[in-house]
Amino acid sequence: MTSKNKINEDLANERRKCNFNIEEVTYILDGGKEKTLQRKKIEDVALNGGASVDDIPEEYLSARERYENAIRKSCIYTNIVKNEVLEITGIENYGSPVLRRTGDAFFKDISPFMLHLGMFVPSIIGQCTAEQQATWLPRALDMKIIGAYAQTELGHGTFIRGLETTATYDPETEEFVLHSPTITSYKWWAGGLGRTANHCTVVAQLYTQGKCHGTHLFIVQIRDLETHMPLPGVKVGEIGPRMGFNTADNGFLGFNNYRIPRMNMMMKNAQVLKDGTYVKAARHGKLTYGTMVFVRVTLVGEASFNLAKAVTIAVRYSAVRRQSELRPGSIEPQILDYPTQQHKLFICIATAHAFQLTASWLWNTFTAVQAEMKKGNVDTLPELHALSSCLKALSTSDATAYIEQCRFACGGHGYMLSSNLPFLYAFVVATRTYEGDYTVLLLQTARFLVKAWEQAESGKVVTPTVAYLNRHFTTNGKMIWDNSPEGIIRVFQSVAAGKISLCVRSIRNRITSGMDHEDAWLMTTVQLVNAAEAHCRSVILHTYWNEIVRLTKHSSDNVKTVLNQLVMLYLTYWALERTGDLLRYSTISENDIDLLQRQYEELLVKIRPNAVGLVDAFDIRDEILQSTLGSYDGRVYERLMEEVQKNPLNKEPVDPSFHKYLKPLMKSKI
Ligand SMILES: CCCCCCCCCC/C=C\CCCC(=O)SCCNC(=O)CCNC(=O)[C@H](O)C(C)(C)COP(=O)(O)OP(=O)(O)OC[C@H]1O[C@@H](n2cnc3c(N)ncnc32)[C@H](O)[C@@H]1OP(=O)(O)O
Ligand SMILES: Cc1cc2nc3c(=O)[nH]c(=O)nc-3n(C[C@H](O)[C@H](O)[C@H](O)COP(=O)(O)OP(=O)(O)OC[C@H]3O[C@@H](n4cnc5c(N)ncnc54)[C@H](O)[C@@H]3O)c2cc1C
Repeated sequence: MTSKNKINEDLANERRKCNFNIEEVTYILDGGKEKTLQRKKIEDVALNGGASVDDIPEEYLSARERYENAIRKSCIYTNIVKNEVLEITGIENYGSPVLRRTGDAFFKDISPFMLHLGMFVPSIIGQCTAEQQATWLPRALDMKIIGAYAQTELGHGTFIRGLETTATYDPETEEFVLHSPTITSYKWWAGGLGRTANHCTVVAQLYTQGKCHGTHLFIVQIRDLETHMPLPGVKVGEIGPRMGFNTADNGFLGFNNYRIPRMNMMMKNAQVLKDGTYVKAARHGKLTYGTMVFVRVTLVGEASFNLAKAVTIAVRYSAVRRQSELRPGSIEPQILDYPTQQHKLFICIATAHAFQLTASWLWNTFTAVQAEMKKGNVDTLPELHALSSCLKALSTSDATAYIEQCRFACGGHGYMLSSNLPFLYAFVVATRTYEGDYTVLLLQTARFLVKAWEQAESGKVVTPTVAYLNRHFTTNGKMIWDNSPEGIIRVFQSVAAGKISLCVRSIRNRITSGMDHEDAWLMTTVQLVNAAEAHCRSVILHTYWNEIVRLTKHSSDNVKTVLNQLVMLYLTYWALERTGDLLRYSTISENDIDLLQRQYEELLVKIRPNAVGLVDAFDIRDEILQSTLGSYDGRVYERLMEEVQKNPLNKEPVDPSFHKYLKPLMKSKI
């Protein structure tokens, strides 16, 4: 073995200690052996050309060079996908998470094509009629047209009904006239819009026959396909440097009485006829928000995957890194041996599992609701909206916090861009805001919870994810504390029920004392966010536990044991995090809390020998991890030194600025 492919001895030892079958766990996380094999096949085809490697790491490039480099790599990757990967996987895999994640090997930051596949294509699939899809979808999938999703404006993001861009129907020419009447009506933020896209989905207020019918979606060509020049009446550009997403050319867009054909309105859920008659969406008023629901569902998996990357980096690094002395003169321990380090990291492994299994479950719920809606039944949509809203909010918020924790766990080296942890953080922290801000989405879930509470109060049976509310009305007093997984979950459900109940009481009391409903709701929103968070926690705990029980039924004993330890760690961790709530809503005692703490610390000890095996089971290739600290071979120090050689500042022994500025300064007199 050369030193280049030699595995770090500490990491090799960790792998020898691992007592479970790593592949078995990978299969569970991927959703089955076939899925793992297909993922590996895709990665082999897409990555074995080594096209991802930049001669100069992208962080050293100027804004222009970075963008051009991102486009170059996006085209390379798209060609590989079109010509090689889809040959073996089929076109239905075009937008699959596996391909999205494999693409991470090409970009430390973001592909400017991300929103084309992530939202433009889904908006065509979800919002267009079959006839419209036949016109647009093949061209979009073949990258003959490249799109963005332009909804947010300078003045409004959260409040979609407040958007100001107008689309006024002109029956004379059978066209819509798009217009940006104010500075705040300019579209702002859309990924890929600034420099890359030649088309976009535009969300605008629809006017026809003198009446406004609210926001609708339109497909709009914004640039010439030959010259890429913005079309007359279109003003478009890039919004400027951001915390992350700097290769995603997030853009602005304004229209000056810009005309598009009538059939460019996405007409699956509402139509404007040739004479200007508006035909209302028959089934549900919010179906035009469907693309957002789809992306919120996919973001739970994204949160899991990015957290899995971060914790893979941090655990491998913590096995390689030695620091301090436990006793005078003793060998420096691996930092992974410190219980405090285990406390930082093992919860991240467990959370990545919890979110991955919850994401799959949510995806199945989403497809079931879609199937019902195809049959004309929209009854399950409110529950899906409530679920996808809170799960998106919590998974992105927790993943953000834990990725930062992984960075802290890597000390100073975690602050290096080459560790990839700062990029991961900058990417994931944005997911807490985009596709619906954290607070705003939890308040959406709260609306659903208050209604469900009122239904349960009146004796009606409520939908499955809030079924615990029915129990709330049949049991008296605090929930009996019980340290089994099912017992902890029941207590968390009682916490949620108790908090929702307090919200309802607050709202009612405020109304009784003279407030109108809106003000009473507004004054209760701090509690409502808290109640929605508690509900969502109970959903995640419940789903994670149920899925582990179901998926490990036929697993080997050691896999069963280690996955059980992780899920128990997760349940215990959250019980300890929420002791205040548990004391308020259950019979838990001081003694029970002491026991929980001991149980938690024992779990850290049990999981410790399998920690590296557990992150290996995420099976994330080095090309995708892109980290000096987290590679499979653990050559941390060598890689950090190799990276230094790529630093353009080190190309010449003396920087020109020395002669230009430093030397004159040194020579000048005070
Ligand atoms: C290739 C693979 C791809 C994988 C890619 C993954 C990664 C993708 C990376 C993408 C990168 C960047 C993407 C960023 C994109 C964006 O950010 S696009 C912009 C997104 N914007 C938002 O999310 C805005 C958030 N705001 C809203 O959703 C709404 O305005 C809000 C719900 C807050 C309020 O809407 P209103 O119209 O004002 O509604 P209300 O009056 O509050 O509610 C009325 C009732 O309607 C119900 N409702 C609301 N929304 C929905 C919905 N979507 N579905 C079903 N029902 C909905 C609401 O609960 C109310 O019901 P009630 O009256 O209580 O019964
Ligand atoms: C990296 C990135 C990429 C993006 N990509 C796209 C894209 O491709 N296409 C697109 O259309 N948009 C995109 N966006 C925009 C994004 O969807 C919005 O920024 C997001 O929905 C939040 O809206 P806002 O910016 O208007 O925040 P605001 O609504 O102004 O929120 C500001 C604060 O006010 C609070 N707040 C707002 N309303 C309420 C309320 N009713 N109750 C309580 N609190 C409230 C929020 O909680 C938040 O703390 C992107 C954003 C980012 C950061």
